Amino acid sequence: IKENKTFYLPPSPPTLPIIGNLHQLSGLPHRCFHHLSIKYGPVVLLHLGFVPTVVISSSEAAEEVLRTNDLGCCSRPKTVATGKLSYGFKDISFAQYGEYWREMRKLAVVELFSLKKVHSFKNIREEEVGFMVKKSGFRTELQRDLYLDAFYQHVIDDHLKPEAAGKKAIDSTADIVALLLDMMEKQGKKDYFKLNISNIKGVLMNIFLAGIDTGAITMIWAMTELVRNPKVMRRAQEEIRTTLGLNKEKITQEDVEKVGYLKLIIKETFRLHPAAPLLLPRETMSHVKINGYDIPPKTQIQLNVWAIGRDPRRWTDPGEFIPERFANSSVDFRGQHFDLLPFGSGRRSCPGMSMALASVELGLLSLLYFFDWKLPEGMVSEEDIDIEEAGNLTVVKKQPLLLVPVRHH
Ligand code: HEM
Repeated sequence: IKENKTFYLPPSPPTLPIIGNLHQLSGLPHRCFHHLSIKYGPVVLLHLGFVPTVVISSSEAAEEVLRTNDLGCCSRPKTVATGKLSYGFKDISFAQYGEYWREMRKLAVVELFSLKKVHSFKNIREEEVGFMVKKSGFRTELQRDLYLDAFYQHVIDDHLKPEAAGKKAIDSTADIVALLLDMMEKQGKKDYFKLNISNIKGVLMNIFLAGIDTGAITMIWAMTELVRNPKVMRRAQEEIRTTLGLNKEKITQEDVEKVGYLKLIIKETFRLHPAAPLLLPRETMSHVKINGYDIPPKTQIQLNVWAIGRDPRRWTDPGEFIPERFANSSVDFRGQHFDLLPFGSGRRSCPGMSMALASVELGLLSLLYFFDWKLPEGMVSEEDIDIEEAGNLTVVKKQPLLLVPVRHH
């Protein structure tokens, strides 16, 4: 009891029974969390339904989570989203099916509450849950997962065909599936970690979910900001074309290293538009202290790197797209500077960072080197290109970016 009295929890907005703080959250989660942090501070305790969640919104508090308490904060909550990311659904049996529904129900409840349509758990029927979670033409998430499972199997089968098997002797044309199959075949009986087909599907799913989308999102935001800021676009294209000449047929990694301004543009894009504005949710494994507050085990942690990237204490004109701000700055995005964390930091940071960076750099550089970009017909001003956001885990440009490429040379 004595200990409880000295337990110092983070500030918390008033809660309602059962739903906790869910009624205060409408709109995009990172923006709601940002508003709450302005009122309640950089470490806020919320109750999302029954889930205690701490929202972090300053670089100092982020450093305490990701560096000082890296181990204590490195678990991931067991949710449908993280389960899928780790290929957790691979062996859903009938016995587990009930559990799966319950998980989905929780997810749907959160969605329903945030839409303010339902005010009691009892009102939700299975069919409605199925309806709420469908977003992609599949009736239920399970249906979609089964489809994806078949898809990955198909990719693997393709690689196992005799005509593809010759590629197994790893040459430069072998792709990641061939590499993984090769690893599986070569492993010894005594190897500690045994790779199996399910693991390979898991890796493919990770790349699919975590990798493809995030890179594309980053490139779209970069192009959006470049078109909205013609001076930046002009400087970038001039530097690129002067440095590389006009005779290239293909952009290579060496070219990327020659054009410094492109790197600044990408940093500035990561600052204003991190693809995952709240990273992926963490869960505390032990009792930790953040900014002097006590955070108990099994608390979800949401790190608002979007808000940190726009913190006026740290950035001048935080809402403006100014790549030059990084010209004489040591601030980098690889997890050592807690003002800029598009890939997180510490032991749970993004393992795909190098691949992500290579694809974003090569993609953007190709777009800027080979083409000029015009507004579509009917659009008169760059300002007509809006920056409205949409999404939950990853945040995309709400309206598709429409531009007309004009071949430069
Ligand atoms: C611009 C592109 C990308 C961005 C912005 C990005 C960002 C992130 C972020 C913020 C996290 C969570 C980190 C944390 O909780 O601290 C993450 C995790 C992860 N990313 Fe990426 N990512 C990108 C590309 C990729 C690529 C290309 C791959 C795979 C090839 C990948 C694989 C993963 C995986 C597997 C995790 C989960 C790690 C874990 O839970 O331990 N990501 N990423």
